[in-house]
Amino acid sequence: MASLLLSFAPNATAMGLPAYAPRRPAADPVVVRCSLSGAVDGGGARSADDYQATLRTLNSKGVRRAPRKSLGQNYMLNSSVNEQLSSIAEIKEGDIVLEIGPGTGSLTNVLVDAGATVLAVEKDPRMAALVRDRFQGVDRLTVLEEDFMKCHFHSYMSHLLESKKSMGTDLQYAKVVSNIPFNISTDIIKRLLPLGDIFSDVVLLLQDETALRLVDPSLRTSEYRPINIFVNFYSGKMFAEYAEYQFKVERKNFFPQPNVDAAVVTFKLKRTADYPEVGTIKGFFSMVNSAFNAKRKMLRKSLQHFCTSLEIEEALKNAGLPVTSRPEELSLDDFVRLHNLLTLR
Ligand SMILES: C[S@@+](CC[C@H](N)C(=O)[O-])C[C@H]1O[C@@H](n2cnc3c(N)ncnc32)[C@H](O)[C@@H]1O
Repeated sequence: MASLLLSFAPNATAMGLPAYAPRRPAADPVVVRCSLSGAVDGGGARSADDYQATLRTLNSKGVRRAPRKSLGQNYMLNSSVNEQLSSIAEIKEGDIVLEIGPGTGSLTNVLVDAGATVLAVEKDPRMAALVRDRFQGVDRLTVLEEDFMKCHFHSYMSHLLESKKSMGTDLQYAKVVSNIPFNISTDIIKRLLPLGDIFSDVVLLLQDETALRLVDPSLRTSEYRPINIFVNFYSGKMFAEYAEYQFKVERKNFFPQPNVDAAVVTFKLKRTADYPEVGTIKGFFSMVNSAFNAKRKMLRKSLQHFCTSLEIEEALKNAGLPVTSRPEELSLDDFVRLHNLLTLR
């Protein structure tokens, strides 16, 4: 596989990717299937970016540049994983979807096919050009060539939602469906989860280890970290987990093959009104981070720059917690109670 390098001509058809073809052309009852090698045949159910076709195309396109490791470029070779991402997010006609890192556009293809309006944010200019070229003439797709971490997508999504509402639809929220670069997945999650004002669901393909760490790690384990408090603060649904591990995706499904497996995780975002009540969110997370910075220390020591040991012990007692508590022993609710007792004195 190492010798299988991808030529990134900034042109989809030059790379052998199919131009976008709708699943069911309105005027033509014959279903058209495009493979990644560019061949088009009748009789298939839909345009598919499948494993063999992808490998054939990548092999046949010669070697120019390798996918960029720094951009986490591991492309999905299995179209059924893309289908599952879309179906877990329940993407349907009229939905608005944010996709981070469309790459070759294989997931984009499934989302557009499902009838969604898609905003795709791609940092690599070659891949952005490729996706634009592939979906030429598809007015339900906009490709922003930007770094997602710096991109002002919020106003764009709000605008899309407003225009859907003005057309009389009852769509309230957009969704995020993405196969994201593993190296910045925590930063992406931190950026997305507080956006319950525009997103209802976030469905991500993540490194398996990250997925397992995010989804409900037990108290008193080394896996329990501030990101878990963060996930629980901003996402969750009544009577279910905050984040749900859906299924594992083995490394062999990607090109180039990473050294790790992946997994699909879903987050249901809370509305602002459903966040736990704290003095300020910034102050709350500042306390949580301080507590975990000295994970082995008892809170009465690690939080001393907020107040005295005696005051912390008093607050712990009033919160119904042992005075000897360490951060990994506290749930989100425990942290909220402790924070409010310390700050709302
Ligand atoms: C794991 S690949 C996934 C590609 C495609 N979605 C797929 O499933 O095959 C990650 C994609 O994210 C892009 N990317 C990496 N960092 C990014 C960033 N900061 N902002 C936007 N896109 C980024 C990469 O160029 C690449 O296309």
